[in-house]
Amino acid sequence: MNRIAEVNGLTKSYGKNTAVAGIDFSLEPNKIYGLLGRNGAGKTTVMNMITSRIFPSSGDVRIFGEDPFENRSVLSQICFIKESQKYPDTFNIADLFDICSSAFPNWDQEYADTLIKDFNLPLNRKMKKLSRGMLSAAGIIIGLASRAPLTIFDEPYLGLDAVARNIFYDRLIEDYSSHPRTIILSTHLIDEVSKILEHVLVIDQGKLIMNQEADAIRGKAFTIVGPAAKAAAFTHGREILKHEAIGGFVSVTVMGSLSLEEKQEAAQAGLELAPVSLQQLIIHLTTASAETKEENAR
Ligand SMILES: Nc1ncnc2c1ncn2[C@@H]1O[C@H](COP(=O)(O)OP(=O)(O)OP(=O)(O)O)[C@@H](O)[C@H]1O
Repeated sequence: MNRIAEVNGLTKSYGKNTAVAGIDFSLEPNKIYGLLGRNGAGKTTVMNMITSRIFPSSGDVRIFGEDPFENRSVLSQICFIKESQKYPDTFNIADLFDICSSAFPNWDQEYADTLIKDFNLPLNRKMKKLSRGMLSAAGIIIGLASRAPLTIFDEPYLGLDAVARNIFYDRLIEDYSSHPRTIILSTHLIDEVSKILEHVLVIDQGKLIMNQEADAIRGKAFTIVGPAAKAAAFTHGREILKHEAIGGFVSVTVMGSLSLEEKQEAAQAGLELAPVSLQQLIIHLTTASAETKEENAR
């Protein structure tokens, strides 16, 4: 299969701080990826390196099989929408989309016009007079209407309300179905996007700690609530992500899945089982590794 991106040993250091530490992954055609992780984990640094905005300290990046650096044919196939994208003050939205139509080979102006109506954007207003949410909407429209084979959204919705965010998710899914391409979504709103994602990459403290199909992650962990002794017996030997005691009861989040027999066994022991969402799982995994790092530093 042709890879959209191939990243090997990707590393970026700023002085003594290693922002990205030897990451390997590949991106397949026509898939929606979530690039997730806590603040400062290294997500933007990775996106900046694969789009050739910054140089890696070491490691290798291939996009569409080529080195992306100063490679016009590769870069014209990438659309990178950043949270704090700056636009020339003198531009209005119509000017901006004019530029996009010549910058992106697959640009669809008719589709952009529909999206402009969906997001209620004033075409003639200068960029500097747009609200924070309107600027985000403009970025989202560019990302969608560019139909770039590699489209990256880095926290694209600063200032966007819940209604507008839902419009974004709906349009993204609709347009992706009719025009498949590779999309990376980097966001902290994991619960909101979890249904959209097909593959999840989690970065923690510069390292890739998860690289899996979203379906395989669903059901990867569960929480068990019940009497402490029964819960301890049931979870014995399992990898515990979180343990909370409430009187004689405990809530324990554990990695792994359960067979039907194990579920019945839990019910008979008076234990309640609850699934763990992608967001909860990532919080548990990244918090656990931060705590281990702190303990090791002591
Ligand atoms: N130009 C820079 N100079 C020095 N350090 C930097 C620079 N850019 C990023 N870093 C550091 O690299 C690390 C990773 O930052 P990065 O912006 O990639 O994180 P992130 O996962 O995108 O975070 P957030 O979710 O908060 O946007 C952080 O410790 C950050 O301080």
